[in-house]
Order: sequence, then structure tokens, then C-alpha cells
Amino acid sequence: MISVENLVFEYPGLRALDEVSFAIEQGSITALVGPNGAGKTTLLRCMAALEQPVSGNINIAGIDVLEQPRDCHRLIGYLSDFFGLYQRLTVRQCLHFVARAQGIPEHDCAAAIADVSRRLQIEDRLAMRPGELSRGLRQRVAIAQAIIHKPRLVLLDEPASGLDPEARHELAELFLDLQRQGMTLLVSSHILAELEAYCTDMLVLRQGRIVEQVAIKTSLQRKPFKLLLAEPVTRLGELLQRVNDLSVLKIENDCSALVQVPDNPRQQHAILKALLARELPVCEFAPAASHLQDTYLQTIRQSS
Ligand SMILES: Nc1ncnc2c1ncn2[C@@H]1O[C@H](COP(=O)(O)OP(=O)(O)OP(=O)(O)O)[C@@H](O)[C@H]1O
Repeated sequence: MISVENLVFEYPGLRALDEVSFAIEQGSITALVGPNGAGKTTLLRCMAALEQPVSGNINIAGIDVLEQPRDCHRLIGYLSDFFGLYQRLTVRQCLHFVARAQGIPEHDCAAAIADVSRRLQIEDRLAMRPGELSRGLRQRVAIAQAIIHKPRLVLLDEPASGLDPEARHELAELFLDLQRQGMTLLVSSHILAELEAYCTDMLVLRQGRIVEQVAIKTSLQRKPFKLLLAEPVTRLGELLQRVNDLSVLKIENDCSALVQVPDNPRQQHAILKALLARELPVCEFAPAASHLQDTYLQTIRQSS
């Protein structure tokens, strides 16, 4: 659905994106991660047709972003890291303004505002001004502005920064809801543990280059589990491959492996029984704390 090819972007004296290429599937939620200054914001701004790259191609659902930036704005919802809201307008007026700017006809605006404010749970705040809202609620209004025109692709730059744990959890639920409605999301963030709750893929950017693109969840019905043994077992990988419903993501050493199991307690119990029946000295079999964080740190270390 989205392809970026050989994208090069330069600030005066600095190449911020260097031959960046990747593809994103429709309906996925991709985490865009990388150290400070890696080029995440620059990449999102190029994809939102807000910056003009030196060279390269960006294609979103058949639209060439660099050739047809206006057409692409209709396809995209963009939340910038420093989202701005008009302080003098009420929330309803902010949403109305953006709806009209996105080409929603006047007679459809009220329904679009009602729909998006219900989804973002800000119906009771429509008469308030942004300055009267908490940071979490302002964030919701900004996201409502980004998706009011039902874009195919939503680009979010650090959407969870400054939110408390409960608001971040609600944000994760919202992203899954948007995905269920058919939207594709690209989310930049430093909060890896939370990205794991909803991301299907991860794109790692470092010094303006893509250093890794990995599938985090091949299926929402499967979960990464950590298996730890009390003693080393030779040919652990071979043994695990024979266990029904279990797939091996990574053998870390003779005592430990990262596996994938169905997201269903009964099936997980059956797998544990099967492991014990094979006399494996299991001392831990539990959801992996942060598969995404491990993968990210490994990638960044390997690429430095
Ligand atoms: N307006 C600008 N003028 C010059 N250089 C810039 C400008 N904006 C960003 N840069 C530089 O481009 C590089 C990429 O910046 P960018 O903001 O895209 O990174 P980032 O991955 O989003 O960083 P962070 O995680 O800190 O938000 C950095 O070296 C940054 O200093």
C-alpha cells in the first residue's frame, strides 16, 4: 500500500535521510523507532508531503506523494510532534475548520464531528477551548483532527509523549480501533513497551538509514513467550519444533528461547504440558516482557 524508494532529504549541510526504502502493508500498524536525531520526524513530514526531498519516490495507495501532494493530503492524517490547536476556537470549531479544510462538504461536517468525537470520547468537551483541556484531552482533539476525514494512512509523531499510563493505554486501544476500521498506521515513539501492545511491524531508523524492518506480530492471535530452562538442553530448537502450536522465534542459548504461542490460556496450558512431558526442565514459560525492546536494542547495537 505504501512504498518509499531511495528517499534522500537534506537540511543545509546535513543529510537527514539517506536512500531510505521500505514498504508497508495495508492494515498494519508500524512502529517507527530510532535514537534521537535518526530522522523519524523528517521521514513522516516527507510522507505527509510537508517537506520536499532531494530525490526518491513515495507512493501511497497509488498516489505519487511528490507529484500530487494535494491528493495525498486527503489520503493521510498527520499528527505532528508539536501539534497545534487553535486556542481561540472551541473544540467543535477546531474540528469543523479541519473538516472543511479536508474537503468535507458543509452538510456532512456535523456528522463527521459527531462520529470522530464519539470515537475519541471527547463528545462532552466540544464546547470547551483547548486551553481548558488536559494534555491527554488535547492530544485526543489533535488526533480527532488528524482522522476526521477518514484517511487511509495515519502518521503519528510521538503521540504518547506527555500522556499518563492510563491515557497511553487508551491511546493503544484507539489505534487498534482505527486499524479495525481499515486504517494503516505509522507511529513514531520512544516508548517501546507500549508500542508492542498494538504494533504489527517495526521500522528502525538510524542516522537517516533504515537498519531493520521486522514483523512483530505475524498474527494478532499469537503471542511471544519466553521459555527458560533450569538446565541447558542440547538441540533445544529441534525439540521445540516438534511441539504442536508452538513456533520458535529465537533460540537464545541452550537454556532459553523466544517462542510464539496462541493467545489462548487453554492452548498455552497444553503447550506447557507438552514441554514437561518431554522432560524439559521448564522454570519459566510466560509472555515475553518486551520482544520489541529486545529486538530494537539488538538492532541498534549491531548497526553501531
Ligand atoms: N529544521 C532543521 N534544520 C536543520 N537540521 C534539522 C532540522 N530539523 C531536524 N534537523 C536535523 O535532522 C536530523 C533528523 O532530525 P529528526 O527531527 O527528523 O529526527 P528524529 O528521529 O525525529 O529525532 P527525535 O527522536 O529526537 O525527535 C537531526 O540531526 C536534526 O538535528
